[in-house]
Amino acid sequence: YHMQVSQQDVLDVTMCPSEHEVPDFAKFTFTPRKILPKETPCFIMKMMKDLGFIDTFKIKSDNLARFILYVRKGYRDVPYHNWSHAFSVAHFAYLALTNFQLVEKGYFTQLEALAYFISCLCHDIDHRGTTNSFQQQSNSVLASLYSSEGSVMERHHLSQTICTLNTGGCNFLDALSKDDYVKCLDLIKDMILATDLASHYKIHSRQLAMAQEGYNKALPEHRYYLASLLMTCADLSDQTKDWKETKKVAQLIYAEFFAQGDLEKGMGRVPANMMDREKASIPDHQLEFLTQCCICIFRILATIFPNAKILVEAIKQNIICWESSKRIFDRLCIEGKTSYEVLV
Ligand SMILES: Cc1nc2ccc(C(=O)N[C@]34C[C@H]5C[C@H](C[C@H](C5)C3)C4)cc2n2c(-c3ccccc3Cl)nnc12
Ligand SMILES: [Mg+2]
Ligand SMILES: [Zn+2]
Repeated sequence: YHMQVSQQDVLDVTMCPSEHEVPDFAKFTFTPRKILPKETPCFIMKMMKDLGFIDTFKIKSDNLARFILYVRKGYRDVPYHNWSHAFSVAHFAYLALTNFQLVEKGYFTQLEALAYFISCLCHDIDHRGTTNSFQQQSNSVLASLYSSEGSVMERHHLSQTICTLNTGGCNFLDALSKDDYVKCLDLIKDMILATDLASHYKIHSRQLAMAQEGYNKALPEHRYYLASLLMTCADLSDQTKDWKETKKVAQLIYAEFFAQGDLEKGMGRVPANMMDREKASIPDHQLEFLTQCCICIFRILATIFPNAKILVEAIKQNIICWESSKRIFDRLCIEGKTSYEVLV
């Protein structure tokens, strides 16, 4: 990391103005993407203060400020997997910790809560806007480093997180005991690796069984499944917001998918339909994703935390909106009136 973060930038973040209370900031209906990018570092500090991390772990604010600024620099300017995605995922972690009272009710220890919040903030550092399978296909450096273990991008995000912690003046965890520090990095590893959606599919049925049997805090595997579930929920939390937000986010995701598809065509490969701007039907693909994947995950969450039901309802609303947008799209296509981009 030769990229420098100036002392003034650090000072600005440590001296965050006593934030004007943003109404509804701690509600599930709040859309974190409305926070101005330049204010996001201060809001990360605020959330960590609210969550009690600063006091519990004796975190020095200039180290934390420097860490946050380096993490923000670590994200690239790609359509979706950028700093505002990281900020929105960390905001969901804050909502889950406060609204589900994860620590107060014994689901998480304070250390697990800290690891959860930090993992959400860092889970996509240095994302290039391309998928794990694209790393293999393009024989990227990351594939040569990590493809033997799988979850290529996630292993890179984890490595970048640890590198940032080891950057001078960034280790805000240095007041932790040796045991807690090692435990925290272990938790961050499990949590960031859990954001590989392919890994989620492998454990989904066990997470469902866990919720149906009844969550048991004493079981290590239940604690692992819950932490993984909460990571996936945070990563997909844009889908629990209002339609305007969900549609806007879908456009960003498909901007990345289609750019990858263009790259794959340029490499003489045939991209998956969802990556091919000529073949993809965004409403159909999103209906499949929301009904087969997204809503199932949040239904499991809602069996463990009843007040997560409003998140399931929000996804149902978005499914209805995608169905009506599909009907309009189909009718316009029949009339030969539009290419898909126009509609979305
Ligand atoms: C709205 C929305 N739609 C999404 C539609 C599809 C996929 C997606 O990766 N599908 C899969 C489908 C199978 C099995 C694995 C590996 C590949 C083959 C590709 C997953 C992700 C989607 N996604 C994400 C998201 C979450 C985590 C990482 C990356 C992303 Cl982009 N966040 N929001 C959304
Ligand atoms: Mg990711
Ligand atoms: Zn993500």
